[in-house]
Amino acid sequence: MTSLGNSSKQKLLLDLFFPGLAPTTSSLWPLLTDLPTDYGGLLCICGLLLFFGKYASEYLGTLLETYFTSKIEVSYRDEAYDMLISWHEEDRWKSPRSRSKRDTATVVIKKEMKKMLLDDMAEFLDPQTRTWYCMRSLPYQRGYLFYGLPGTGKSSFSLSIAGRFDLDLYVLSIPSLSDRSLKTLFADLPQQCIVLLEDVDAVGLKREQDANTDASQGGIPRKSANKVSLSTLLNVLDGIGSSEGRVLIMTTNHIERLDPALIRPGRADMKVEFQLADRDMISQLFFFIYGPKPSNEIDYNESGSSISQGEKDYVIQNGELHQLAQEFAAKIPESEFSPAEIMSFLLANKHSPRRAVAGVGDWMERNREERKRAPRTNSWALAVNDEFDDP
Ligand SMILES: Nc1ncnc2c1ncn2[C@@H]1O[C@H](COP(=O)(O)OP(=O)(O)OP(=O)(O)O)[C@@H](O)[C@H]1O
Repeated sequence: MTSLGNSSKQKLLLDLFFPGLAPTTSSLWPLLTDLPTDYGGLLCICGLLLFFGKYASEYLGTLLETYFTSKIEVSYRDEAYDMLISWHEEDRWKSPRSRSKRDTATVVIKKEMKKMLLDDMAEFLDPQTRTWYCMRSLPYQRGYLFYGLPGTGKSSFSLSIAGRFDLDLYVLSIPSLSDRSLKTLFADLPQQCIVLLEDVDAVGLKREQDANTDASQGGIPRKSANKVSLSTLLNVLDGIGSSEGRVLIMTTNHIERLDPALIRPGRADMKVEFQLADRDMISQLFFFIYGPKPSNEIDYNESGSSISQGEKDYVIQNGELHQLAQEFAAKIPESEFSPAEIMSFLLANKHSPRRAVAGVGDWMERNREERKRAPRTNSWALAVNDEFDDP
């Protein structure tokens, strides 16, 4: 009698807190009647419920996550140090990757040219300029053509500009695009960004009427069926829907192959030649590699003192650097080697400026020999999806 009374009290309690549970679990109650304590049955039921409930909710959660949700990767970036770069895969932009900004000071080009470019871009991005364009109903866009031999810094400078002006960079490699993918990718561009159009000479640039002539004269490679045509490229560049505030940078190693229509003002407002290294650039590169580090980048060993880089530190502290830079620059003929070539030699000797000066003669000879065997022809930096591998 007592046990029956207890059991019904417990059911009442259960119904109070979990309505409907008592009838559902009624088949279990007879099994729990012999328990030593009055509320043992209730505790057992609740324990079982908690135990199985935990697994059931985890299982349901996984099911929901798998079938009813989608994941997006949110790239984290530190606004002060990082920028976002997007590459494309066929006709869609891959999720942007954050990359540390490259200081424009680390790209060695002629000083006047750098200043002119940076001033022009700063002026274009000034909010007052935007209003000015808007009041005159002009498309608020600016285009640049960077041309020159491989390894002269065209891609690196584009990257550093994007970082300097806090703009995201969208990189398109023309050889890997078709008409369709180019249209789709351009349609998906945001407002205010830099679009880097690499290797524009790979566009099927010659107009239809020129094609036959070129074929007979063994000239420029022909447009193939799945490559970007000039008319499509011009259309996307001028398109009504093209994004406001867009900065377009086109790069090429072969300006002579470009159709004048592509590089007329309005599409390429400034055409800038990136050149092989002259004396000033060579000594700037030398200073860049061997100059003192910015103070926040000093390495410390366990004892807390600055890690010595031996000869390099000695040269800097004793004011020998300037003299070595001049010696180094005097040994290399102007306009024979690209900044990339010189940079890679200096990096191979990064702890020993004296060894660099002593070894540069042999290095030039080896380079000339190599060039005879494989003449410098084409871009090495940005093949399809090849990202900027800066030192
Ligand atoms: N002017 C420069 N100053 C500093 N580094 C440079 C310069 N030019 C090239 N480099 C270095 O050489 C490498 C290749 O440079 P980059 O890709 O910018 O050249 P590019 O002119 O775009 O070549 P390509 O025409 O082959 O695409 C990079 O690692 C870059 O750091």
